[in-house]
This record gives sequence, structure tokens and C-alpha cells, in this order.
Amino acid sequence: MSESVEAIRVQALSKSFNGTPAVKDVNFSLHRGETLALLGANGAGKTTTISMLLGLLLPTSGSITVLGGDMLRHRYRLLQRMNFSSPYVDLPRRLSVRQNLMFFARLYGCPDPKARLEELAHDLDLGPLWRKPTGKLSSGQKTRVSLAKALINAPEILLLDEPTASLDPDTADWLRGYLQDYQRRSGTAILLASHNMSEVERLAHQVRIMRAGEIVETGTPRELLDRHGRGNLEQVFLDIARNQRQPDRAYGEAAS
Ligand SMILES: Nc1ncnc2c1ncn2[C@@H]1O[C@H](COP(=O)(O)OP(=O)(O)OP(=O)(O)O)[C@@H](O)[C@H]1O
Repeated sequence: MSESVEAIRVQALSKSFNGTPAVKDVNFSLHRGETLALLGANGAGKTTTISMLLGLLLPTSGSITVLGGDMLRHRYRLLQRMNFSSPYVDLPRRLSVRQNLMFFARLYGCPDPKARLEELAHDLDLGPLWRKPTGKLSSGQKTRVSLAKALINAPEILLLDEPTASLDPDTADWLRGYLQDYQRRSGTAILLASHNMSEVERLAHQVRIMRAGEIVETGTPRELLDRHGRGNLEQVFLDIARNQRQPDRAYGEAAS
């Protein structure tokens, strides 16, 4: 891995909605060239954390440092160096794929938007979709376009929420390989939220598992497997979701 430079540092980050805590005293760092996976059951606080990293939600307390700058004070400047992809955020539906990507290329001030679009169309095989209205794409096609949008400004930090949602297994496998290769070439720091544990095992250098707003497990995928005496992250995840560490007591084992 390349030299360790901090891309994101989150310290004592908390968020409450109407007094109800959603994220509690969360701390982590993400380094350049590294992928950190944020895992947790539904409602654990992943999206709330990512929304704060993007400046979409204000923390109740704590700090977020992005590329050495305070996210809360320099949000607009820092957002130019970041990007994100989420299956839950729709691009304008009536615009064609090309129009959408051109819009974002200009928004991010790409020096040569046309060349960047051609590069991404080639890399992500978007040529056949180029003139289609974005609203008429299949969900797997939308996922690829959403990733192209996320890469348009060659971000130093990429936040990926379920990057392979709705992709068929072959395309998902190809996309994971593409992301790994892209990261090796660019040194981009990736924060990954995923429910796909084999994806996490393949892509993540570091894992943080959240439960009820708190980080309850920290380590590399290998460290988590060793700590829990498990053969894969899916089983580790189930142990933690069910709040138990005894491998022989996991319900999943009896059932499967
Ligand atoms: N705008 C909001 N107003 C009130 N409560 C919210 C809001 N957004 C999230 N929450 C609550 O905060 C908690 C964390 O939600 P969050 O969406 O961050 O979870 P998540 O880990 O991303 O879950 P999922 O895997 O289902 O996407 C949940 O209890 C949720 O109901």
C-alpha cells in the first residue's frame, strides 16, 4: 500500500434526531489508497455517518477532518475533492446519461469534460446507454452510471453506499475488480458501506462494525476473522448483530 496519509479523520462524532441518538461517539480514520468498510445492520447509523461526511447533515457534536481541513468550515472546497455513489440517490431522470455526466463534469470543474466523459464511457462500458434518458435505465445500468458520476472529478475520497446493489454477479465481480484497479492507480481513499460481506472481504483493508450508532468492532478483515474464530465475515457480522461472541452459540450455524 502507498504511504499512509490521512484522508478522513472522524473524532467523537455524534448525531441525534430529536434527542434520539443515531450515531454515538464514533472515531475512525481512513487513509489514502485504503478502503474502509462501514458495516452494520439496518438502522445502525451508517448512512447518518456518511451524510455527515458529505456535509448533508450537521453533527450534534464531534469533528470531521477531510484531507487535513475541517469539513464543517470548508465544506464546499473539500467536496470538490470528494464524490459519492448511492443507489438511493437518483440522477435527473429526463436527462440522457451523457447530459447528466456532462452536467456533473461542469459542476466539478473538470478541466476537459469531453475527454473525461469518453474515458469513463469506455471504462464502464456506457457507450450503449449514452443517449438514453437516465430514468429509463435498469437498476444495474443506473448503478454503473452512478459510479461514473462518482468518478467524474477523479475524487481523492470516494464514498460508496452499496456500490454493487442490483448488479448481476458477473457485472458485480467486474466492478469490484475495476474499483481495486482504480484505487491502485489513483490512490483514492474509499469508504464503503455494504451488506455484501464477500465484497467487503475482497475490497476492504479496514472494517468498522456499527451497532445502535456505536462502533463495536474494529480491525482488518483478517483480524476480525481471527478474533471471532470464524471463516468468513458473514458469520462475524451475525455474531455481532446478535450480540454474541461464542461461535458455537450462533443461531445461523444450527440453521445452515
Ligand atoms: N432524518 C431522520 N430523522 C429521524 N431519525 C432518523 C433520520 N435518519 C435516520 N434516522 C434514524 O437514525 C438511525 C440510523 O439510521 P441510518 O439510516 O443511519 O442507518 P443505516 O445503518 O444506514 O441503515 P440501513 O442499512 O438500513 O441503510 C435509525 O434509527 C433511523 O431511524
